[in-house]
Parts: sequence; C-alpha cells; structure tokens
Amino acid sequence: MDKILEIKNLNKGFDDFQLKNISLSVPTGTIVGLIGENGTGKSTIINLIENLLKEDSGEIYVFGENMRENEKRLKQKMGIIYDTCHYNEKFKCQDIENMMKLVYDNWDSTLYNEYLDKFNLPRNKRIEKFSKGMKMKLCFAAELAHHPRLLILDEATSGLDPIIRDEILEILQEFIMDENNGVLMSSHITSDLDKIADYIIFIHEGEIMFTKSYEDIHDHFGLIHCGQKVFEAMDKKDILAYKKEDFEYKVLVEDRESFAKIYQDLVIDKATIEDVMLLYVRGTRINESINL
Ligand SMILES: Nc1ncnc2c1ncn2[C@@H]1O[C@H](COP(=O)(O)OP(=O)(O)OP(=O)(O)O)[C@@H](O)[C@H]1O
Repeated sequence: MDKILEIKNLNKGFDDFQLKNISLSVPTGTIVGLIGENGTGKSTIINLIENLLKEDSGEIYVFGENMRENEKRLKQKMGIIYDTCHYNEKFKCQDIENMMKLVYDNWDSTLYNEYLDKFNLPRNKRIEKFSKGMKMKLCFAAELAHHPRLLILDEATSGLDPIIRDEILEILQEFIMDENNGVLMSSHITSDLDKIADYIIFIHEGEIMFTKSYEDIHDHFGLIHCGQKVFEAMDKKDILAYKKEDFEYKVLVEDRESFAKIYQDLVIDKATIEDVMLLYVRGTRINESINL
C-alpha cells in the first residue's frame, strides 16, 4: 500500500517540551487518528508537516516527495483544517472562492457550491455572522473544493455538535473512498475515531506510545470491571494496565480471547480507544514489556 504521508524520526524541542523521534505514516485510502492528552505534541506534529515550525531533525514525505524541497507543489494537493476558521471574518462565501481559486490550480467552483448547498451555508452573510459550526463547515467546503489528496485535521471536529460531527465524519469516509486519498486527524473525541479511523497513533509526552489498527484494538483489547479480590487474584502478567476507582478496578487486557480462557467467570467488554488511552495514561501500566 502506498504511503500518502510518511514521517521519519522527527524531533522538535521547545524550552519545556520535546517531540521525540516521531515516525508515522498515512497509507492511501485510510484515516489515521492521532490521540493523546492536551499538550502531548499532536499540533506540533501537524505544524511541522505544514512547515509552520522547523524540525530539529527528521524527514517528512508527502506522496513520496520531500515536503521541505517541494512544499509549494505538494501543498496544492493538501487540505488542512484547524479547530477554528482562519478566514477573514468580513468575507462572504464568494470572497473565499475568489481567494482560493487564485491559490489552488485545481479549484472546483461547482464542488464548492455543492458543499455550500449541502451545508446550508448562506451566500449573503459575512463569516462574522456564522456560528462556529457554520464556520467549520465553510472550512471543509473550501479545503475539499480544491481536490486535495491528503487532508489534515487538527481538532477540526471539536466544538461541533454531534449532528454536524456526524455529517463531517461521513464526508471524510466519502473522501477516502477514493483510494488515492488519505486523512490524518487529531481528535480528543475518541468516539469519532472509533467510528472512522483505520489506524490509531497514541502520543504521550511527545512520544509515540503505540500505533495500532482500529481493528486490532476493537477485535482484541478488553476491559474488565471487577472488585479488589478478583483483581488481586489475577496474574499480573496477563494484564496491560489497571486503574483503581472508588468501587471497582478497571483492567485493560491486550487479548480478550486468551484472557477469557484463563478467567472463565469474568465478563470482558470490548475496550474502546478511550478506555485504552485512559488506562494507559491515568492507570498503572503493569506490563511494559508488552509492545502496545
Ligand atoms: N511555538 C511553540 N513554542 C514553544 N512551545 C510550544 C510551541 N508550540 C507548542 N509548544 C509546546 O509544545 C507542547 C505540545 O503542544 P501541542 O500544541 O503540540 O500539544 P497538543 O497535543 O496538540 O495539545 P492539545 O490537545 O491541547 O491541542 C506544549 O507544551 C506546548 O506548550
């Protein structure tokens, strides 16, 4: 499978933060979700891809070409959407079009207008009169209308209501139906990633903790709720992490099936991405040797 984006050994240091040796890729036809707590380095990675920050070391390839050497050309095929809309607030939809068609060779006026209709965005209002959701939809319309192949979203769905988020997730799924396209999206809303991500990259304190296919998490990881006695009886080599809560223990296991064979009386739920993230970050990690 071709890689639409590939990052190799990326490092970037600030006074009090270090992004360490990040290597990741977005295969074509996939959505890759970047998850992690606040301040863990997700936006820094995206800003480095966009060349808004200069890396200390490492390489970034888009469509197999070096991003730093071919930025202007490669950006023609990239769309980026942040958590807020950066267009001039005095603009109307037509002004955005007038600006974008000067920037992008592949600007598609018909497609842009189709999105404006689909999203019910008024042509006669200035952006300053748009709601947050309308502004974000406008960003999606404008970024999709130049036919990007790589879409990068930095918390672009946060702050949107579930109905708009669902519409946007559908658009992303349509977008990757074209096997030439790919999406890298950072999101706090792990339930969105549960719905659409093919791969999950978990960043913690500037480092990649794991890269897993969504299927792998969904098909194998398990979550057990149990009392202290049951927890104490568990062989700790069988579990990944646990968290003691007021009235129960939450236990994360990497392989539900094998665990169920040993602990036949326990109910084992499927672990969501949020369960994995919470237990890994806020719980106690037992088995560091297991390579998540
Ligand atoms: N330009 C900068 N100068 C100095 N420090 C920075 C700069 N950009 C980011 N940082 C620091 O890098 C760290 C990671 O920030 P970053 O915005 O990448 O995190 P994030 O994972 O995207 O967080 P959030 O989910 O809150 O958006 C933070 O400690 C932040 O203060």
